[in-house]
Amino acid sequence: MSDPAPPPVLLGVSLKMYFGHHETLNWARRVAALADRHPAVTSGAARLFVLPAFPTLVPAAGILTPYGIGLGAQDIATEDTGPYTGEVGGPVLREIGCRYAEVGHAERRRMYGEGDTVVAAKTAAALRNRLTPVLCVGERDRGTPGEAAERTVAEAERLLRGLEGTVVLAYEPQWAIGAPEPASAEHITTVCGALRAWLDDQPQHTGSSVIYGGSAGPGLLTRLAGAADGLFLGRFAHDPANIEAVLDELHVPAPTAVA
Ligand SMILES: O=C[C@H](O)COP(=O)(O)O
Repeated sequence: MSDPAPPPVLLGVSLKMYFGHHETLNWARRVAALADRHPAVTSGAARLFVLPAFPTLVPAAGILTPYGIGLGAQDIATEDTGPYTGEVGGPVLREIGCRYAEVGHAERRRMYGEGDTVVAAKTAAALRNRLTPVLCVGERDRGTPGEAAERTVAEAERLLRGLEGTVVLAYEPQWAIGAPEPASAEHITTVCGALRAWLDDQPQHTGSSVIYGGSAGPGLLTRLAGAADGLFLGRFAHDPANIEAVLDELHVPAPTAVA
């Protein structure tokens, strides 16, 4: 019997607040066309998800989801409905086609004062609304891979305590976000390996993945050699040619020869 196909490599993109409205939709059309023709996507070797800004979610859903690209929000309210001016709740996100909600990004922690209590509540809100949380974890300052692994596993444990459901753990060392280069392959391998080992002992989070973000771009998947379940791309996905280059790195099964 042949081995079962490995799970797809997960490639997420957060557009943060970089693009205008039409710019986002034009970019989304190019990414949809890429997904439609690239063998890594059409063969199921890779799965894409995109997190655009809130106002573009509805039109982006129409462009991306027909091509199997998952849609998600960059944030989610802790509450589902009610007097929470400016917030967007999980039920609405789910209703408009989101399947993911990002929580705990370092920028929200640093600039908007979100701490562990809020991040854990947002993670719970996502799970409650059948959205997969893209839960960002990672150390603030550069240190040894071993220290980073210990700290990051403890963070994931703390944020997910008492929760149940499939999550995407996005390992983003804060010092590598917006940097010229990602963390080293050794660093990423150590931390993602520790997160993976921890998750493997958590049956309540079965089906979860560990992806790496922080100046990720072409070449990194190859250097990681399977140490992460995928990448969380930022700036380097602004040019769809870079997404294509990342997809090109994935092994695509050769088509069966016709006798
Ligand atoms: O959400 C994505 C990450 O923060 C990485 O962004 P970056 O690749 O621009 O550093």
